[in-house]
Amino acid sequence: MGKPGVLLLGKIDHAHKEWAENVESIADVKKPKAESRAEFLEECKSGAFDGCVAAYRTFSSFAITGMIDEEVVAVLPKSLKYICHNGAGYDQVDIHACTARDIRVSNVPKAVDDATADTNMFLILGALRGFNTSMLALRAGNWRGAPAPPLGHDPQGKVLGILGMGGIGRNLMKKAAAFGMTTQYYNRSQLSEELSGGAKYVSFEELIKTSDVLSLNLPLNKNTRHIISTKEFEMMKPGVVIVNTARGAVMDEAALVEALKKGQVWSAGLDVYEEEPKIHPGLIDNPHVLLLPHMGTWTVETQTKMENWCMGNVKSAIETGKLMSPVLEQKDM
Ligand SMILES: O=CC(=O)O
Repeated sequence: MGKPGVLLLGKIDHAHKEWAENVESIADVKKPKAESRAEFLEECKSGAFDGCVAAYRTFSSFAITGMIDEEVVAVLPKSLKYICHNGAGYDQVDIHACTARDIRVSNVPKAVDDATADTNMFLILGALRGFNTSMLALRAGNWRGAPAPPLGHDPQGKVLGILGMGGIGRNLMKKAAAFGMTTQYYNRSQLSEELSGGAKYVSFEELIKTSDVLSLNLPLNKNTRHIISTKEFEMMKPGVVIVNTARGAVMDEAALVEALKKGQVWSAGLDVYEEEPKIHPGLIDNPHVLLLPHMGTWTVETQTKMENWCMGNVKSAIETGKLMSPVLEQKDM
């Protein structure tokens, strides 16, 4: 019998040696030729990937395949039993559609925590201090700008509200403590004293109403889409700062632009957007907000760790029939 197949959606950029040792040695790796979703669907139907047991996919492979939804799942080879996603957030994969076809999905937790929380802290500091306006003025040859930008705010003594206290949220809490911030959080369930590190567990409403800085660290799914919208902005402390390194669509971007205009929100620091790479013009035109193009895990060390973690899932699936880090929805399967 030949080796089992592995479908590579996207590419390996860093951990080449490990890919050769852990995957190529035990599997026959197949790469799609398709350059669009339509071509990918056709290629699947042609039987080109038959015999593949697992798929390794990257966030960027979305540009070719689009969502791994019912339509894609329906044409994946019958042999395919595992999809290993290289990323923490797996909103590009319809877990329900995968479960219905008995496909198990894994993601990459933990390896992303430090780099994403670092980015999150950078956005908190930059947005609180209002650095973006002066950085733009300097590059335009105007020093701080005229008039000079408003004075910023210190993190010390501010209440940081973390919405979603998973690995990234908890990592952020420790970093924020070093800057003198106190953390309160809302999560689907209250964490143990040890995990929460003494952060106060509050209701969603209290978090929204009483945080000086609100950080969005929850996954995107049908329950969290637009969890922050006009109604929530109206409840917030006037002058709140909002930071998002999770997924753009957990917040209603148009509502944020309005809340910034009205001054309900003092500033924002964003790494993610509703329709990446498109950004709401109301954000682009607002020099006060600090914007990054989804750089949360964009470091050599973290990207390498993530690739290794993801291929660990592929290897484990092939050798033991089990994923190391199955997604939450399939934990008990
Ligand atoms: O956005 C990055 C990730 O989900 O890992």
